Amino acid sequence: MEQIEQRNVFERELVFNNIVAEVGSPVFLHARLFEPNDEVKAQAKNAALTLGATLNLVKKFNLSKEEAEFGLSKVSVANTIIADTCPVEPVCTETKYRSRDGSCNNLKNKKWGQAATSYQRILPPDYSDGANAPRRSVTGAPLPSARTLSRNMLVANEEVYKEFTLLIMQWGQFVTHDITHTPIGQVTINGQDVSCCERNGKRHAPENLHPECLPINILPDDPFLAQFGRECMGFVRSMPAIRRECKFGPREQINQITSYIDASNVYGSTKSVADSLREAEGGRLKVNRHEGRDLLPSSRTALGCGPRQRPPLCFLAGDVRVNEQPDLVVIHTIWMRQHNNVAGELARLNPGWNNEVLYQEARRIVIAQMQHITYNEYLPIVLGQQFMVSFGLVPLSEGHANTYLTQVDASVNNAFAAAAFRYGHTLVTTHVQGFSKFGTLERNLKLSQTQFAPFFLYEKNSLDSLIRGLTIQPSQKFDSKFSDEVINRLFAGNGSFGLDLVALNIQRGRDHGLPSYNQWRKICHLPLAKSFNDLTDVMNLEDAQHLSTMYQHVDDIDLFVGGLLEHPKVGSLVGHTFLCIVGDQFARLKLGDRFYYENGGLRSSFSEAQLEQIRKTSLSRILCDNSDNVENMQPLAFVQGHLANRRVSCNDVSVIPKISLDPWRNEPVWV
Ligand code: HEM
Ligand SMILES: [Ca+2]
Repeated sequence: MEQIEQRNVFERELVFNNIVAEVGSPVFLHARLFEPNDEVKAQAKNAALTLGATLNLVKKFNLSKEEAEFGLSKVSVANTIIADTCPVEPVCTETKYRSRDGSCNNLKNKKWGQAATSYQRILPPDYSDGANAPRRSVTGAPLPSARTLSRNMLVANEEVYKEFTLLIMQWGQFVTHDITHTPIGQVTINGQDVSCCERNGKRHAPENLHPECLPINILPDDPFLAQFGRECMGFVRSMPAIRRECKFGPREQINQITSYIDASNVYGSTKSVADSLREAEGGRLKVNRHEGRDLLPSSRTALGCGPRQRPPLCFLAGDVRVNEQPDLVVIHTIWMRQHNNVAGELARLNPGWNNEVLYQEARRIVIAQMQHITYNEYLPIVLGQQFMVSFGLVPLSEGHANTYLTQVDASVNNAFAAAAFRYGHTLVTTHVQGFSKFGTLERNLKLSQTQFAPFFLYEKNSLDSLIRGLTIQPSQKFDSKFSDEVINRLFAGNGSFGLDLVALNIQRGRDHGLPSYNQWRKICHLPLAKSFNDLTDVMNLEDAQHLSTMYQHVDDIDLFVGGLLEHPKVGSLVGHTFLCIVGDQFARLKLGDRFYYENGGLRSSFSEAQLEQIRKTSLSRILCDNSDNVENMQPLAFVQGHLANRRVSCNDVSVIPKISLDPWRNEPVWV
């Protein structure tokens, strides 16, 4: 309590001296993307209290790192004077539809996968003090700066896939925004953004550094940022979470959206967001009808777009990150339209259904379609067919699957969110491209200039142009090369420099206490490397040697760095360790989801006839049907349109099948 009061006094001083993030700066935009919602803000205070108590115990009893990590996590907060900070269990009733916040999916462990709960962990966290402080070298020295690693190991360059379209990147980001969203800390007294560096890029004096800061050092030889006099890159820690079962122990982080693949990015993870996106009739989602086209509702207050009072305005969707870049807005728009099309068709088939039933039934179908695309089209490319088969992830071609396992916790793993699934950042391209219906390049926009500025989507033909871009433009390869736009200019807008996404990823791993790369090798059944040379089983000798010049010890390597340097496994996009972590997560998201679309034998299951229709879903059909007027598309949208995957007319339902909702006529309804 006393510590919290001290922090409040300190924060008042910071605010008084205007030591908060500058509005419109890259750090400000970053903070908009990872802003906590109200429920999380309330919880974070309690989490900070428990973490503070843990740190006090560590200090008072002089606990070792291991004692702090393993001993304290056996002690429950519920038996102490701060017991009332523990969250209450949700009350579950059996329904045909998923809850809004993911609770009650697992009927024994009602909070598994629920929004605003902590991530789960495969490996226990590794904090240098056992509970809160970022990892250090095993020699005791600080780890190398995340920016130095980024600029030395992972170079700015572009190499693209011959076979895959940019959609493979875009689907990854869209899925991310369905399953993980980690809020970062704020100035608790007034919700302003924490500033971790001075506005001129210098480091804060220690007395001005907010406790939630882990600023990234920029060295004087930095090949890009040094010319602007930057010594410091802003980095605010992820908010602490209330630990599972409300125990004392090391810092955990919060997932503020539902872990399940349940289109929470379309519908929202809280009742208030969901309600704000709904129309009062027809089961429909709200649209902004603009010159005859349905666009996402616009907002005067959409996060990151500033307090714009006049059009053009940014967009609203189930996930607040929607305006992060225009191709993401495109995918959100497509799925909002898909929901409304399904709701319209259901209303025609079942004229007696009310608003709520139409909405829930359309939502149920849309979620199934998104799951089908993810498991049928996306994951076979990312994980590879072999992994899909050996882990039972391939969708069946007929009948129900009975794969649900009550003991599988589908909650997102910390290492998946903070490192492994960020693999997608290497697929990001420098330009957002648009193509005309004749296949000629008509838009070529630098990514940083379009972030939080998707306004050209109000122009006629722009949506179609970007859809063609996503299915024509090649994706960058999974490798250690990143676009300059994300490494030097993230959220720069029209300014000359921005943040470094790779450095943020590395620092985030440390913030979350992720154990080092070598520990992940071990849990993923690679031999524990004793020297840097041992790493050559999965990476180039050159990269292994390079690592040895950057890190003092082979046990120091950050998971994000090691994982990115691995050769991709044959037949998949990513290397051994990321495949292990990402594959495990998608296995959980299937096996641990009671509402997974192929599950049979449950009152909430689809009928076989309905499943047969859902299995006809393809991303190309979804794009064709919900574009303004895209005429042609290849049947496999993640794959370039050549040879066996030639573009055909969107009207050609023999090549790009259309689903029929006839099996939903007279569908029994219960809520
Ligand atoms: C233009 C494209 C993208 C941009 C600008 C972008 C930007 C960002 C930023 C700024 C963060 C937070 C970094 C931090 O402070 O820790 C982040 C997190 C993340 N990104 Fe991306 N990203 C993009 C695409 C992708 C793709 C394609 C994937 C996956 C295939 C992906 C997966 C993730 C994941 C898993 C996180 C952690 C999310 C969380 O837990 O909150 N991102 N991204
Ligand atoms: Ca979700």
